[in-house]
Amino acid sequence: MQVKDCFVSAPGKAILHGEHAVVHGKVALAVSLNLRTYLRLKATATGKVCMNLPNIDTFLCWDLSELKQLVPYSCAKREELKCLDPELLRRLREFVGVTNGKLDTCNMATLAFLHIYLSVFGSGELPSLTVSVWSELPTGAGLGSSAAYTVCLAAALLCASGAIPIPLKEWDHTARWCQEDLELINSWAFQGEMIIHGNPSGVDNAVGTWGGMLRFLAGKIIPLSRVPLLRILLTNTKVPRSTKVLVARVKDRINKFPSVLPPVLDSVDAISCTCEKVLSEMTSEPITGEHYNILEELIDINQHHLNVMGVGHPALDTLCRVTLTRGLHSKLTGAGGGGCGITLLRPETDSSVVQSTVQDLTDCGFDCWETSIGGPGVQQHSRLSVKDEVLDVLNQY
Ligand SMILES: Nc1ncnc2c1ncn2[C@@H]1O[C@H](COP(=O)(O)OP(=O)(O)OP(=O)(O)O)[C@@H](O)[C@H]1O
Ligand SMILES: C[C@@](O)(CCO)CC(=O)[O-]
Ligand SMILES: [Mg+2]
Repeated sequence: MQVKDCFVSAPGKAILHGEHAVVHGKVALAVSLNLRTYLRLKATATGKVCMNLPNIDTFLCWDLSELKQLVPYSCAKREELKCLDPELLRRLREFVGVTNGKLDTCNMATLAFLHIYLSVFGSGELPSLTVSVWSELPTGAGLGSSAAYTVCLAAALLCASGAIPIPLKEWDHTARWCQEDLELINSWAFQGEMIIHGNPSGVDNAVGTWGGMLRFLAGKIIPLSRVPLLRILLTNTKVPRSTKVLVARVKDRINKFPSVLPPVLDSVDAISCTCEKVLSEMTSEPITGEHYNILEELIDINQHHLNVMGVGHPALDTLCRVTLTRGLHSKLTGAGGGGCGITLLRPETDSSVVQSTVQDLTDCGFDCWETSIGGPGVQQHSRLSVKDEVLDVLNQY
């Protein structure tokens, strides 16, 4: 079976409010970043499936004959994608050599890839292909790198299998899919996230799929079209952490203190709703300092709540303290435990203040950059529309 080559990309995300609480049915507000993960799928005639993941130093190839043995029964049809295939997952864990149920960076990425590949193609002939992925996002740092990865995998493999059409026309640089196809991409990406996160809420893959700013509640996704332009500073403390471990830690704490933690989650829910209201007011009336004062206080309160949930880290405390000395407010974003934080910049924040803050944070050993938000969701690219530096990496494979 010969598939068509394609390039796809999906954005990372920042959660403004609601991380962790969203796993327990509370509201989250999340926004896409203009930092993306790119995937190139190339048809080959080698009789192999190859996966090149230079961000995590993983380069693997399998013979189609080996892979075929993992799917002796017919699986996956378009409408049967609601949950992971536990039998396939068990075989895959054995195949990949996962011991004690412990998944490292490479195993998680491999399992997510093989699960989607074999589910999508398992009922027919397996195609020989090479998938290469390169991301502008730091891996495992709270900016939704896992979701951007699984959204790209889902889009490219569904396209290659013919389950969704190739949206790019000859004259296009980039193209997106229709709503129904995006929903299918999102549901497959969610399964990949289940492999990587254990118990994901689905907010990260929703942002990777649709882009923009979203309100997310119990699987329901509402795009927020009326939002002000926000200036955000992203800081990577570079402290490694795993979303899976942190999500499990919060669950344990809720189980241990069933009357103490739920009110904290309710308060985070109220913070997300209040933030959403303020953001909406900022688009319908003149923006005042008071709007920003409220946004800043909500950030401070939520950061305390996240510490209470057990997902803080001394490096994140340092981030908050250092930015506050410049009058700027920060919180962790994503799963916490290290990784990244966001700092809200006011429209009047002078570039010299931003520069000094960046310098202070760099002196702490952190990476720091001002970013624009609201990048498009998953899209297909013509070769011409992929940045040279990304092409240079992906063309090596
Ligand atoms: N560019 C990439 N190439 C290959 N695998 C990746 C890539 N980016 C992420 N992954 C996979 O996702 C895992 C990191 O996911 P994790 O959920 O812990 O962090 P995150 O998604 O960056 O943060 P958060 O979930 O808090 O937003 C990596 O260990 C790897 O398995
Ligand atoms: C920590 C968490 O809330 C966000 C990770 O970006 C996990 C999830 O929603 O799946
Ligand atoms: Mg993740």
